Amino acid sequence: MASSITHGQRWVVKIGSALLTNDGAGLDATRIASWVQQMAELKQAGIDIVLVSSGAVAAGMARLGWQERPESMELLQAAAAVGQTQLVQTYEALFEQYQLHTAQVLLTHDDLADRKRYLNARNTLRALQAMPIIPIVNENDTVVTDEIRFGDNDTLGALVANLVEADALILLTDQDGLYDADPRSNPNAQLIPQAQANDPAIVAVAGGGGKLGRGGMATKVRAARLAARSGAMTVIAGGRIDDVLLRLRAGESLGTRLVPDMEPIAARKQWLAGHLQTKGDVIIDDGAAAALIKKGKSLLPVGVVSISGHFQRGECVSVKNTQGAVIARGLVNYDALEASKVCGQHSDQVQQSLGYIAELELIHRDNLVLL
Ligand SMILES: Nc1ncnc2c1ncn2[C@@H]1O[C@H](COP(=O)(O)OP(=O)(O)O)[C@@H](O)[C@H]1O
Ligand SMILES: N[C@@H](CCC(=O)OP(=O)(O)O)C(=O)O
Repeated sequence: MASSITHGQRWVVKIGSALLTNDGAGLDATRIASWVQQMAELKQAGIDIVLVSSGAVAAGMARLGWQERPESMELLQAAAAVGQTQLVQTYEALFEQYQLHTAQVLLTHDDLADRKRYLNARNTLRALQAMPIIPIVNENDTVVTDEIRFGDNDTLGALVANLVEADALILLTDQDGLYDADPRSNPNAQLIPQAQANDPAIVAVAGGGGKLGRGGMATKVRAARLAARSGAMTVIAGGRIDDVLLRLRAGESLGTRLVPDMEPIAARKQWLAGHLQTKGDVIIDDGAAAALIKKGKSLLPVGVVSISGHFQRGECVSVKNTQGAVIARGLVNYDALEASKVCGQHSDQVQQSLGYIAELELIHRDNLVLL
C-alpha cells in the first residue's frame, strides 16, 4: 500500500538520548554509524532527511568525565555545549564517507513561535534539503530556560516536521514501538502496530521516560498529534532493529504507525481555510481567477491587478476578483512591497524588477484554498 512511509519524499528522523548513548557512557558510535549508513542510502534515493538528534548532554557528560547527570541548569547546559560539538563531529565524519555533509541547526521554542524566524528557519532547512546535506537539529540548550524549553526532542521533531512539511516523522527509541503498557514494568505488554494519531486511547497507555531519555512515550504520542496537524504520519520504532529505516521504507510493518486524519496538502488547506485573519488583499483579473478556479493553477504575478495591506512573505492573504469577492486565501511568497512591484508582470520581468527571483508563483497552489 502506498503511504507516506514508502512513497513520501520528506522525512524527519529523530534519534532519542536513550538510544544514542551506550548506557549513558558517551555516544554509541557503532549504532550511529548504522543509522548514518541508512540515512545516506535514503538521501541518495531522493528522500530529503532532516535529522533531529538528542545526545548532547550525554556526550558532554562523558567528555567531562561525569558519572551522574547534574541537577543544576547551568551544568546541564555546559554539558550540552561540550557534547554538541562531539555529536556533530561524529555525524559529520560518518556522513562524509557517503559524500554527504551535515549542517548544525540549533532551535528554541521562540524561534518557532516568531513568524519571521519560523519562515527563515523553514527557508534555511529547505535550502539545505535541496543539497547533499543532512541538517542536524537539536534544541539550543545553552540559551533556553526551564519555562521555554521543549525539553524532549519528540516535540521539537514534530515542530520540525510541521516546519518542513514532512510526509513522515520517524521517532527511533529504545523500545520497539508503543505498547499497551510500559514494557519496562509489564513484561506481557503488547505492541500497538497502528492507531489514529488523535486517538485518546493511546494517550492513556503512553508513560514517562527512562533514566536517559526525557519524555517517554507520552511526548512521542503528543508529537504524533502535532505532526498530524500538517498531515505527517509518525512511526515510533526501535532504533536497535537492524536496518530499521530501510525496512520501514520498503514497507515492512515495524513499530507503531500513528496515522493522521488527512494528507499533508489537505491538512494545510484546512488550516488555511480556518485562518480568518488575513494580512492583505491580492486583486486578480478574470483570466487568473479562471486559472485558479477551473484549472487548479498557482497564482502568478502576471494575473495580479493590485495589492492592498501590509503583509510579510509567508503570511495569509485574501485573493479577490475585480468585483471585490473573495475567491481564495493563501500564503504569499512575496511581501506587500515586492508584490506591488511585480503586479501584472511576466515571470521573466519579475527578476528584473526585484533584482532576484524567490519563487515564480505569488501564491503556490499547495498553499492556496478556494472559497
Ligand atoms: N506504553 C509504552 N510503550 C513503550 N514504552 C513506554 C510506554 N510507556 C512508557 N514507555 C517508556 O518510554 C521509554 C522511551 O522514551 P525515552 O526514555 O524518552 O526515550 P528517547 O530518548 O528515545 O526519547 C521506554 O524506555 C519505555 O520505558
Ligand atoms: N537537547 C538534549 C536532548 C533532550 C532529550 O533527552 O530528548 P529525548 O531523547 O527526546 O528524551 C540533548 O541533546 O541532550
